[in-house]
Amino acid sequence: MKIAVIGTGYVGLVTGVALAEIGHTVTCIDIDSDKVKTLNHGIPTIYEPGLGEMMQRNMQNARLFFTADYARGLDRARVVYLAVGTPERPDGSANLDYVRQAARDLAAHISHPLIVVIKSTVPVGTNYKIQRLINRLVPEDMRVTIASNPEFLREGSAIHDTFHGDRIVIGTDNPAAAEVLEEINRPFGLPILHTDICSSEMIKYASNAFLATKISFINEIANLCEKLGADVEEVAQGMGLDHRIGPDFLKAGIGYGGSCFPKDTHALVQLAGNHHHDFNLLKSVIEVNRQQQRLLLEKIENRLGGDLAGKRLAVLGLAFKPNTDDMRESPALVMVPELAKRGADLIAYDPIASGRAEQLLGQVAVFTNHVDEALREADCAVILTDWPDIRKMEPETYKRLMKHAIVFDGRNCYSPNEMRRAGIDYYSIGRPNRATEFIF
Ligand SMILES: NC(=O)C1=CN([C@@H]2O[C@H](COP(=O)(O)OP(=O)(O)OC[C@H]3O[C@@H](n4cnc5c(N)ncnc54)[C@H](O)[C@@H]3O)[C@@H](O)[C@H]2O)C=CC1
Ligand SMILES: O=C(O)[C@H]1O[C@H](OP(=O)(O)OP(=O)(O)OC[C@H]2O[C@@H](n3ccc(=O)[nH]c3=O)[C@H](O)[C@@H]2O)[C@H](O)[C@@H](O)[C@@H]1O
Repeated sequence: MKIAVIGTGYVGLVTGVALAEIGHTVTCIDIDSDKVKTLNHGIPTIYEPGLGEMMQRNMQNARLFFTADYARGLDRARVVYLAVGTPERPDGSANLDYVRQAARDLAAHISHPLIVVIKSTVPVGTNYKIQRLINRLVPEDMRVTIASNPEFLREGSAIHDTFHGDRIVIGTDNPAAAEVLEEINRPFGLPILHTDICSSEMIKYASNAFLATKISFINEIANLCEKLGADVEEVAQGMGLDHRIGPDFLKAGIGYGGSCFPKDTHALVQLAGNHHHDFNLLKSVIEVNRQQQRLLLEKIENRLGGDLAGKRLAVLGLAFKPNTDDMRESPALVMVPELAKRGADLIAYDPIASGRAEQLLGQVAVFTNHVDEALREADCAVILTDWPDIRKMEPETYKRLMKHAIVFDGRNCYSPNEMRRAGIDYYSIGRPNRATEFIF
């Protein structure tokens, strides 16, 4: 089927590539002509494992095209996906300007009736509003049908998630559109859930809010574990064995970041508030997440003192999670300036995101792509992202390279016992630093 995808960011690009891979002919449209130029050279504009090869293969097979020209992109397309950003407004609500603009751009170039699929994460009711917006701008015989098809992929495993996800949700009031979308998605071989439009929009927010809740819950348990001498990793394992709870998203740490959990939890609180519902539970989830960064800073201050002047601190990991170059809402964006404010000389390492991080934090830290360079002669290391190469590092490496082997681990990358045995002064999240018998 001939499909157009508007927006070639993390979601639009992966969606376009995946739809081409299962046999559709896809044209991705983006207003950013530099991005389009890069993509047309076969170079992915984001770091995502497995994306580049799949993209190049489908371009070579003439199933995948990129353009900044709407008329070309929409030519003979039966279905158009909207995958533009919905960032956070200062009041926490979702900014729908990009979605509205893309809808207007689309309306200006429609030459035949289409199914418009909103993949962007949008507040409940937005699909109806966008359908009305487009249909007001086009002649009666060009009216579009709208469908909600939220995206559940995770950055860093986007290709895997697209082909091995748990479900595809299709929300539309139009049975013919539901059938077309079912036909498009059938080759993925994943369970397909058909719902009404509002429920589909809500499934996306509720899912992200629930996952964020799991993380804040385990982080609160971790904070309690530290006080009581329990080990949160063992607690999470024990909880996760109960199939009603499940083992995923129970990894305690410095809190969630990224382009979605923070903005989507805020947007849901706002949406609830607009309808006179005080979403207290979710507000607490957000507050606990904010506190996790404070708590790590407090640990560092308790150990090193509030004045870090003259101390060389190595920050390991800058992206909001491993296997992505995405810095949006990364804990590093708070932690690095806070540590700099306390006078530390900061050298920050990330295997992929150093360049992007430097653009954002270049004033307050020096950046490197080599972990050894960051650790050499450091007084202390602070781990913010659990990249595989950081996880795999031997305790001995810290001991060998650092001036003082003091490590604050915001992602619980290592066994506390092994670190201590190697002579490292090691602080992690939710794992006791003292023998329990001293606590009681
Ligand atoms: N990043 C992620 O992992 C996930 C994101 N989502 C949702 O998907 C949506 C898109 O997110 P990202 O891909 O991260 O955004 P992004 O910011 O990476 O990409 C958006 C793209 O849209 C383009 N664009 C903006 N206005 C346009 C217009 N009028 N016409 C054509 N192109 C236009 C931009 O140039 C940019 O390339 C958001 O609603 C987000 O919440 C959902 C699931 C996962
Ligand atoms: O709407 C979205 O954009 C996406 O948001 C998340 O995906 P993503 O943000 O890419 O990454 P996650 O793996 O969910 O991690 C988010 C944050 O939570 C943190 N996290 C995750 C899991 C965990 O157990 N503990 C934890 O602290 C990660 O370090 C990261 O900072 C969801 O997992 C996706 O299903 C969703 O499509």
